[in-house]
Amino acid sequence: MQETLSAADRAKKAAGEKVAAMVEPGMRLGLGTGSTAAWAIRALGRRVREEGLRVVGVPTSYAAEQLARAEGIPLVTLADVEALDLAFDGADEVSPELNLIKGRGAAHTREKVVASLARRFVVLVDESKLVDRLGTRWPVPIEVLPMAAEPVLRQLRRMGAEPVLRMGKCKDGPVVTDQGFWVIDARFPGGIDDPHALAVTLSTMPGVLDHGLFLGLATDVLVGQADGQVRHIRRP
Ligand SMILES: O=C[C@H](O)[C@H](O)[C@H](O)COP(=O)(O)O
Repeated sequence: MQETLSAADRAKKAAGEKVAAMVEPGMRLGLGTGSTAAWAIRALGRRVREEGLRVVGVPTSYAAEQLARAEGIPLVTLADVEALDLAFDGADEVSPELNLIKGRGAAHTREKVVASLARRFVVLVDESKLVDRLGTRWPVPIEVLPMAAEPVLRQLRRMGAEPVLRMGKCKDGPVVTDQGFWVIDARFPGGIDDPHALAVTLSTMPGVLDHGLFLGLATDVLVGQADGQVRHIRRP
């Protein structure tokens, strides 16, 4: 049956299929979260089932775990593997330096742990995610201990940010992460001047588990296009 996909989904699918084709036998993989990474997990699952490709994957969220399991991809934990050959994941913004904002699906904390252990971290996006300056389109997600939410919100406001506690779409009250934490989305009007300084400030706020700034982690960015082409940007 012919798939009818939107232009955005065709672009995401192209990037996902491209990274699945880059996977080699025996690789230990990080499996990302979100709608773009899901295309890669599905394409990888096809290779596992149809070609007998032998790989293992570490999922970055409950959702990625469920999808990978359904696709027949063998899963391991970080107790089983010391390092990963390749991790793939989506992103909300990608800067020209290949720095990222991630976490629209509230999975950024586990995603960062997995990406940091990978020899190659391949980011899958469509053109709409490329920005000149981080923070121009999306806020920075900050995963926070519930009892620390108010002090962190106040500190962010003092820094000139516009933070909001992320609320559930299908639930009254705050979004709860896979770790049982909450998420604050901090918008920085005009974008982020110094992402490295901001990352240090956010990481040292008491009660913050982790934030969605991924700096210096991406080695490759695959930019999918609606016509099925994929532009490959490598970290210099
Ligand atoms: O927490 C969610 C992740 O960081 C996603 O990888 C990111 O939000 C991109 O998601 P999508 O591919 O659905 O745009």
